Amino acid sequence: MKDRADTLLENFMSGIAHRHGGEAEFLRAVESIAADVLTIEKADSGFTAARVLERLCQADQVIEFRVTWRDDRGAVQVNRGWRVQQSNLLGPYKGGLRWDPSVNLSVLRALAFEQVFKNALTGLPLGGAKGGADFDPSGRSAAEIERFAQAFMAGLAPHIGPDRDVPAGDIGVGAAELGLLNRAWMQHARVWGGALTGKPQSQGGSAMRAQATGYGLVYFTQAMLAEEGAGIEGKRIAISGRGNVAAHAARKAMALGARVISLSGRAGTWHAADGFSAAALDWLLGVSGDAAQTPPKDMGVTFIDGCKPWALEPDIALPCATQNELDLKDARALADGGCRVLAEGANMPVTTDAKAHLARAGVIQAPGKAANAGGVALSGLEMRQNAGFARWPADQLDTDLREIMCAIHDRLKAERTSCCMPGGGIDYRRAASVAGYRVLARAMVDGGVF
Ligand SMILES: NC(=O)C1=CN([C@@H]2O[C@H](COP(=O)(O)OP(=O)(O)OC[C@H]3O[C@@H](n4cnc5c(N)ncnc54)[C@H](O)[C@@H]3O)[C@@H](O)[C@H]2O)C=CC1
Ligand SMILES: O=C(O)CCC(=O)C(=O)O
Repeated sequence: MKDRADTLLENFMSGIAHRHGGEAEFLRAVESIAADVLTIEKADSGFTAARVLERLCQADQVIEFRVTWRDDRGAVQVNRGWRVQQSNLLGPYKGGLRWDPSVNLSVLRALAFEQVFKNALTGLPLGGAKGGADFDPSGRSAAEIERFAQAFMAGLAPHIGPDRDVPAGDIGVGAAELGLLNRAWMQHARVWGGALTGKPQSQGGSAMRAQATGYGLVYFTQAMLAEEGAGIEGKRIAISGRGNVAAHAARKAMALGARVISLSGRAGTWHAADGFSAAALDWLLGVSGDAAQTPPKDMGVTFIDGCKPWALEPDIALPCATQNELDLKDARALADGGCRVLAEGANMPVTTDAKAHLARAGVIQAPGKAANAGGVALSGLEMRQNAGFARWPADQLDTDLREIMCAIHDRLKAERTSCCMPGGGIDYRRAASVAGYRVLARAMVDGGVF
């Protein structure tokens, strides 16, 4: 028999599905948060009357634009660009730009919705957004990337600005692309300044933004381990991906004495049974193309074609590549291999059935909206520096980052009474949704009906 919470969720989701029929990724993202917070909403007559969650599900606005550019052969190329400005309840819209062939409106809506809750957890004045294009930067020349960035910004520039909407990077958009995009924005706006974070320091970018997501992920993982009376030193950590987040998570974990036993890409996994050395990590992060699949013999690294890292029996799993990368089969392998802690560097990397299996197996899991919030938090600190024409040193920013990640952990811990695992530990997934929701709901009620 269905209980009250199930009926509440079913009714709520049928309304959202009516508006967003074909958008499977978005519906999954909403359902996962709605399952955690609808009973909280129902228990508060002010939140119920304000229809908080339903309003948060509806983006403030969605901008869609054509991106037309010329490739190196002189042929005209056409892509689609979007910016989903989900909510500016707590501050200017804030969230990354993704350039990847998998990008579509449903994926961006899902990421923007998550971003609203994540940004609320940082304690900084940040609204939530996400954007991007269905453009594949791999194999494109530097000149093509530059032309694409300028064409993309021609569509986006009228909608962003330091107090309005401040994009940053994500998959396919790194420091180099952010430099091109921010300069292009300055040309459109006819000002010097920053409407994007993660930009080069020559344009007012902040130290530590590149490192922040990966470092923050490891700081959050340390806080989870401390809660269990454990430390990170000597732990075997499997990391997926080998982009910005994965690379900096690996460096920080190694600096703290952990053994990073894997990184991965679309083609397969690099496995270092005794842990990557600094030299092996430098090699892997510096090599490209087919050469990456044949590691030098003295590195202690093997490439496992077509495999993911989750069957390597790690103590800790840090998925840092992309959404839905870790499925039920992977969850079984992790749990059977003795993994105790999983923290999401990527956004929504674990499928619904995999999350449920890990929970049943007693694996403590931190969702991306808490564990990878260090990136957007450092972006918030970049915005503060820009507003005050200031430049803060890296060591100060690193200290601030660590404090913010510990404060997020504390906010989740404060929800422990109602967000508790069967074994007694903190249910970080539910706690993150609930803690973010409370901040957003109070702000919505404060603003009346708008
Ligand atoms: N860059 C940032 O500050 C933040 C990023 N994230 C999330 O972290 C994840 C990674 O982002 P970045 O490192 O910035 O992107 P990136 O573009 O620098 O790296 C992504 C990496 O994942 C690999 N990859 C993609 N699909 C894969 C798959 N199916 N299996 C294995 N590897 C795959 C790519 O080859 C690449 O190495 C994304 O989910 C992103 O939304 C979350 C918070 C902030
Ligand atoms: O720093 C930002 O604004 C982007 C961060 C982001 O896209 C994310 O947290 O997923």
